[in-house]
Amino acid sequence: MGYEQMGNLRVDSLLFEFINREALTDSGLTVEQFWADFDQIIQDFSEKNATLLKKRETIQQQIDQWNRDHQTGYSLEEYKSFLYDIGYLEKEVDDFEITTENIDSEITAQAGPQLVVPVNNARYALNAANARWGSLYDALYGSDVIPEENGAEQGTSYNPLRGEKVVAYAKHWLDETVPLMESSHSDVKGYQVVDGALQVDLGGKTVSLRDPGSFVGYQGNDEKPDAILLKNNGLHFEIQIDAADPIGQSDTAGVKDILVESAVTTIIDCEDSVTAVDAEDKVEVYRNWLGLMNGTLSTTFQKGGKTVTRTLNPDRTYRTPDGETISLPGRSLMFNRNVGHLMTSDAITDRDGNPVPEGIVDAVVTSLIAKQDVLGNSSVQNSTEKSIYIVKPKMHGSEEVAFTNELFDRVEDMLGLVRHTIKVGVMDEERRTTLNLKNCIHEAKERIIFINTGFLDRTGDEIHTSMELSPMIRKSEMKTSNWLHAYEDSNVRTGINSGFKGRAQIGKGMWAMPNLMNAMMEQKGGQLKAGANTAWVPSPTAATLHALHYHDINVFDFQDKITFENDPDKMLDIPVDRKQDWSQEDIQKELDNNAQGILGYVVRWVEQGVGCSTVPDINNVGLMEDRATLRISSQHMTNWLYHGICTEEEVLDTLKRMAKVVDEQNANDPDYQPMARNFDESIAFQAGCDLVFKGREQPSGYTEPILHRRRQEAKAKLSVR
Ligand SMILES: CC(=O)SCCNC(=O)CCNC(=O)[C@H](O)C(C)(C)COP(=O)(O)OP(=O)(O)OC[C@H]1O[C@@H](n2cnc3c(N)ncnc32)[C@H](O)[C@@H]1OP(=O)(O)O
Ligand SMILES: O=CC(=O)O
Ligand SMILES: [Mg+2]
Repeated sequence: MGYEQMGNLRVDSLLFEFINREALTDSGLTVEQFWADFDQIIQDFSEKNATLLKKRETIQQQIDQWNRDHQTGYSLEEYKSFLYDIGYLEKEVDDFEITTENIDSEITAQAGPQLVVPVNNARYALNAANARWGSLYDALYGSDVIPEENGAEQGTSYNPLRGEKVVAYAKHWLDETVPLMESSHSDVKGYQVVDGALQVDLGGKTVSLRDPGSFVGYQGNDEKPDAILLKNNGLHFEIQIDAADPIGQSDTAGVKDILVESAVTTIIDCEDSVTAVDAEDKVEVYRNWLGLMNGTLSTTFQKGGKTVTRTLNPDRTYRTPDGETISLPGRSLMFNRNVGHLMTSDAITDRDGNPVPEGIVDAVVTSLIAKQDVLGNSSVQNSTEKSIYIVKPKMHGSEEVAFTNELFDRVEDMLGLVRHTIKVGVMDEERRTTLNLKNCIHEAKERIIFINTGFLDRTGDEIHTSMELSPMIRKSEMKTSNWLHAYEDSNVRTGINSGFKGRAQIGKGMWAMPNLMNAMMEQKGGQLKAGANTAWVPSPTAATLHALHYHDINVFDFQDKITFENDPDKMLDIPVDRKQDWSQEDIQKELDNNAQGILGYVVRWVEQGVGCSTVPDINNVGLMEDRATLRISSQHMTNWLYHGICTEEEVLDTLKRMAKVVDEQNANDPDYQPMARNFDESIAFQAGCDLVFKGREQPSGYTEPILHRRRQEAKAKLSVR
C-alpha cells in the first residue's frame, strides 16, 4: 500500500481509508477539516514531544554520572539536593483539589475491579467489555479457589462433587454478604417477592434479609422470580433461579448461579499488551476500538465444538421493589490506554518526512472514535456522562502531564468536543512521576479520573534509573523493598489529599499470576485495605473473584481511616544489594528465570504478534508477561551483567539454554519457529539478546524500540515467504 498526501502529512493508505471511511462516519466532521487540523496538531506538538524526550535523556545522563561518582556511598540530603538541581525533583505546588466534572458513577461511586485487555484481540476485548457481569459458579469451578483434590478435580466433564463445593462456597459468601434474619442461604427452599419485599422460605418458616434494603430488584414473577438483584457496598449481584436448569435442579431453591457485577471498568489497551508496529496493526487496533464505541464489534469463533458469535451485551433491566423499572449497564465502563510519548509511527510522516509521535496519533484517533459514543451513535452506551476516558502511560514528571493535558485540549477543539470531555488516567509508573505526583495531578486537575500504581513499569524504571550505581536486589525481592511500599503509600496519600475520594480512582496494579486465583483471593484484598478503590485484574474470572473483596471491604469508608506508615523519603531508597552474597547457584537461577521470561514472551511478540502471554517462570508458575514485565527482566539482567555479577558468556549461554526450554514449551504450536534451530537466524532470539546486551542504551530501559524493530523485520520476512 502507498501513502496519501494530506497537507504536510503523508498518511499510509490503510490508515487513511480507515479514518475517512469508517472513523469519520457520523462524526460530524469533514475529511478535509479533520486532516487539516491533524496536520496542525502534528506541527504544533511534535517538537515539544521531542524536547520532552530529550529532557528525559539529559536527566538520565546526569543521574548516570552522579551514580558512577557515588558508588561507594552518599547521603540522602546530598542525593535529594542533586535531584532538585537537575530538575528531577520538582518544587511542590500548594495544596489543591481536583475539579473534574461529568464522571461516570462507575468511577465516582463504585469501588470494584478494573480489567485490562489487549484491544487487538476482538474475542478478548468483547469478553472484557461484557465482563461487567460474571458467573460466580463458573469462576469458582474453573479456578483453584476450589482445590482440585479428593475427587473434586475439574476433569473433562461436569463433576458434581466439585459443583457441590462451588455451591457451598457461594452460599457461604451470600451468608456473609446478605445474611438472612436466621439460618443460611444453603437452607432456602424458595425466594419470593411479597409486597415489594424479599421473602425467603426456609421450609415452614419465612424470613427476610437482615438488611432488607439490599434487595433492589428482580426479574420474573413475584411468586417465582428468575433473578433477585441485591446490592452491597455499591456493587450488585443476582441470585439466578431456574429449577429446570441442570444446576438449578439439584438446588433446593432452584438457584442455578450467582451473577456478580465484576469488571466495573475496563482498560482497552493499545499499549503494553499489544503488538502494533505499523499502519496495518494500528488500523486493527483502531477498528476494534471503533467497534466497541459504535457497538458493532462482533466476532465468531469455535469453542467446545460450537460456533460462538460474540457481540456487546445489552443492559440489564429489573423491576424494583416498588414496581419501577431500572436498567443497569450490561458492559464495563471502557477506558482506552493510549501509547506513551516515546515511540513514533510511520503510519503518518510529517512535512520533513519524519514518522510522527504515536502518542499524538493515538490521542487524535482514539478520541475521534470515542466521539461516536459521545454522540450517542451506538445502540449500547459507554459513558452516560458523555465523557471519553484515556489512560496515559509512562509519563515522566509534571511537564509531560501538562503536555498531555494541552494535547487533549487541542484534540477536543479539533473534534468539536466540549472542554474536558476527554478525561485522563495517569499511570504512576515512572520514578519522576511518583516523586512529583502532586504536581502531575495538578497539571491535569480538571480532567484527571485516576492515578494507578503501575508497579511493573515502575520497577523497570527503578532499575534503569539507577543502573550505574550498583547491582540490584533479586527480582522477587522488589515486591517487599522499601521504595515500593513507600511508593504505594505515597500514591494513595497524594490521591486522597488531592480530593480523589468520590471523584476519581486510586488504582493499584496487576495480579500477574492469572492461574493462581486462590492466592489472589488471599492477597489482593490488601490493595483495598491500602486505600485503592480499584485494582487491575488480568481476566474476567479474576474480575469476578476480585469483586468479592469489595463486598468484604467498603473502600470508601476505609479511605477515611487510612494511616500511612512509610516515610515518602523511602521512595529514594534505591534497591541495590550491598551484600551481594549470592551463591553461583542463586545467580544462575536469577538469570535462568529472567531469560526464560524474556524469551518466552518475546518469541510470541516478535514472530506471532502476540503482545501479552502467560509464560511459565522457572518454578512453572504461569506469569502474565507484557512489555512492562519484559522491561524488568531485561533491565535486571543488564544490571547484573554491567556490574560483573555475571559475564557476557554466561548470559549468552543462559539465553541459549532457555531458548531450548521455551522451544519445548511451544512444541505443540504449529506456527512456532524454534529459536534454537539457528540462534543467528532467529529474529526473536536476537531481540532477546538485544534487550539484555543493549539494555543500558535503551531509553528509560523501555523494550519498545527493540521489539518494534524486530517485529517489523519478522513481518517483512514472513511476507516474502
Ligand atoms: C503491566 C501492565 O501493563 S498489565 C496490563 C496488560 N496486561 C493485560 O492486559 C493482561 C490481559 N490478559 C491477557 O491478555 C490474558 O488473560 C493472558 C494472556 C494473561 C492469558 O490468556 P490465555 O492464556 O488465553 O487465557 P486462558 O486460556 O486462561 O483464558 C482464555 C479465556 O479467557 C478470556 N480472557 C482471558 N483474559 C482476558 C481478558 N483480559 N479480557 C477478556 N477476556 C479474557 C478469553 O476471552 C478466553 O475466553 P473465551 O474462550 O470465552 O473467549
Ligand atoms: O501498566 C502497568 C504496570 O504495572 O506497568
Ligand atoms: Mg505499565
